[in-house]
Amino acid sequence: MQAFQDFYPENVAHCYGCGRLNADGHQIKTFWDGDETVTRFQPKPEHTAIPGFVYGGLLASLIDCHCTGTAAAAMYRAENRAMDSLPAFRFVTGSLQVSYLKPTPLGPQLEIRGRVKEIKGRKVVVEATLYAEGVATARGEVVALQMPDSFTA
Ligand SMILES: CCCCCCCCCC(=O)SCCNC(=O)CCNC(=O)[C@H](O)C(C)(C)COP(=O)(O)OP(=O)(O)OC[C@H]1O[C@@H](n2cnc3c(N)ncnc32)[C@H](O)[C@@H]1OP(=O)(O)O
Repeated sequence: MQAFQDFYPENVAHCYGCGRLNADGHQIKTFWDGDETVTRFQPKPEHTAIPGFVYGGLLASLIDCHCTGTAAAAMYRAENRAMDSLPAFRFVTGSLQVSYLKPTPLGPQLEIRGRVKEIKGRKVVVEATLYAEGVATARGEVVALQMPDSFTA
């Protein structure tokens, strides 16, 4: 099954969090699961904050790209269109808010689950919860905006 990020056109597939063409990036993969979206990610030892626990910046990055991917997929779904149809929806982060609820253990695979809170014009608000072994350890919200032309290099 293709992930949302597999549909990103080549010229915007280099994001550190989700670009499939960024060999040094996280290359997250997000899918629908009913009305929710899900990303699973295995942190590595270099993602340490305090020994035994995951660095919060990584968690923010996972929530960020999970939510921008969800925003794009939600817009296609709202228009009942396939993700490879045109015109393309491309989203960037307007704001990213993260709350760290509990220390996140380094070792288990993480699961991020997202839900669309609002679609309004060019804006999609997505909330996400990050779980380690079924325990919610971080929660976030992203305001995603359709990418302006100024991002085209
Ligand atoms: C397929 C592509 C995938 C590419 C990779 C995924 C990206 C990964 C995530 C990233 O790291 S993206 C990089 C970090 N983000 C940026 O650098 C964004 C820089 N900021 C901008 O380019 C513009 O400020 C932005 C596109 C976010 C907004 O400009 P707009 O001109 O589109 O916003 P506008 O003023 O028209 O406002 C539209 C709505 O969005 C809201 N809004 C705008 N900027 C906002 C903001 N910064 N935070 C929260 N809300 C914001 C605004 O209030 C308004 O809400 P309402 O319609 O309800 O009134």
